[in-house]
Amino acid sequence: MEVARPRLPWWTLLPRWVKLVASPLVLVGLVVWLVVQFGRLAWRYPLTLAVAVLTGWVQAAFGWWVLAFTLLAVVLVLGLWWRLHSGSFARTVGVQVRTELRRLSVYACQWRTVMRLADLVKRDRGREYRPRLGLVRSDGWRDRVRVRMVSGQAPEQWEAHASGLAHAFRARSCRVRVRKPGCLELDLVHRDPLAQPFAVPGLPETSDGLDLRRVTVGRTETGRPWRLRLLGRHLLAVGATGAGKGSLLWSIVWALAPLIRTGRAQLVGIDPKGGMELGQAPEVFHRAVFDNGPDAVAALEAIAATVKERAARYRGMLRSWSPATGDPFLVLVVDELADVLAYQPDRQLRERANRAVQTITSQGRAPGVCVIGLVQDPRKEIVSFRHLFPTRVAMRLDEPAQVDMVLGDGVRDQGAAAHEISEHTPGVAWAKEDGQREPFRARAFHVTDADLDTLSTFVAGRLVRRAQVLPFPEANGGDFWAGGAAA
Ligand SMILES: Nc1ncnc2c1ncn2[C@@H]1O[C@H](COP(=O)(O)OP(=O)(O)OP(=O)(O)O)[C@@H](O)[C@H]1O
Repeated sequence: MEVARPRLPWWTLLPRWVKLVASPLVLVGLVVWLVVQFGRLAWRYPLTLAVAVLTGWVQAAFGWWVLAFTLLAVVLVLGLWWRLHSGSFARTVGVQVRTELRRLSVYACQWRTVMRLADLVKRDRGREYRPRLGLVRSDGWRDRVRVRMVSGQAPEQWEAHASGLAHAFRARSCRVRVRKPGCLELDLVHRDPLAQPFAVPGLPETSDGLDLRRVTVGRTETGRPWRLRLLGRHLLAVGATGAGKGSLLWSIVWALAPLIRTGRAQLVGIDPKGGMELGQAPEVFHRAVFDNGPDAVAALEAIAATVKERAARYRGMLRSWSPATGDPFLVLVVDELADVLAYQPDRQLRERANRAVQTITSQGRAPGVCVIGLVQDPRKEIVSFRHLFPTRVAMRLDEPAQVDMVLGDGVRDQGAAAHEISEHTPGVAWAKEDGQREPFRARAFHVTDADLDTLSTFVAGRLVRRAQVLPFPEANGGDFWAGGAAA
């Protein structure tokens, strides 16, 4: 016969006179609450609210006909704007309309259910604490959703649920970023803005405006230029075969071309694969070695000696290299670093190469020497001094563990899924610079064989034509390979 006793709110038990005295205060509080709620609504849906208020006002003040003509005029003006300046239209009206629509129809509608089903709410003494949905911004290819976490929650919990959240909101992936203590930003990605290759820009005639701290090598997924810092940095790019490491390398060389032509930058290249990569434009190199033998080691030792010589010369006068020193900016490019540092069968050569590369990477930044190392296998046994490369680029990788090896622990949890880069998008990479909190996704320019000829011609000052289109060979009576070998 036991029944639950109804629990009355505490204030109903107060004496009548207290309620009377408190009622004006409660009324003021209620009005303030309503104003705050309205302000929030206006902040989140400014366009919807402005259209609704204006429509109501025009109809009430001037009647239906005026309203119809006004709406027609507005639609016409917007249509004209869209046709004449689609870019500015998309950046202003398009983004705002999409943002408000998606906030209302996707996030506001499903937030409570998704949070509950994804186990991101907390319950305490019968009360439910739910993460708060903040500002939403829809960029077309992704939605950025701000979230205020429940007290006691950690970003790691959200990272663990990222895949579930992506599926719940019908996105391809979800990345979690910490904005400030207690606040996160979810990147719900709907399509890949890097799916199409980017052609290289035109070669600049002069080096005016070329800053070695901001060398443009491609485009990031937000549409901004992908800029690499070469001055005072070394770069390690890791990727499986066919990941597009070559395009990153040539994009860098392309950007440096005006400096190389005038001798203010010098490239030394080592390509242990017999020149398959660097041999495509040998004219751009001051010195190029196409194996990993004694010549390659001698080239490395020569640069290590230059590093020491420059350091001795600058000591006490300069803190670091600048064009005013008159020395060229030196770039050492090693395609397949592992062949030089780990796979060289001669122990003595291997040790000499390791010593030289360590000297260059540890001491070369201030004297104006930059190392660009390309490698397929990022394990410690292969490149034991990965930490000496402040800029690290992870192109398509085979395993998730390799992402941590290249970009550092925990960066994969922030969304840098280099192991998920598609085979159909070579040149796409996740990059991170030391001291930068967030990794970013970008795609290097696609440097074609014809572009490499243009580059060689530009640097050498004479026509170079290496790329040519060959007719597809005919199978000779079914014995295609035999025919090829005989030829
Ligand atoms: N940024 C890019 N955009 C479009 N296509 C690209 C891009 N980079 C490379 N490719 C294409 O992908 C293929 C492989 O590229 P690349 O040879 O540069 O890869 P890699 O990582 O250097 O491979 P490997 O380690 O075997 O030398 C090439 O056919 C190239 O045309």
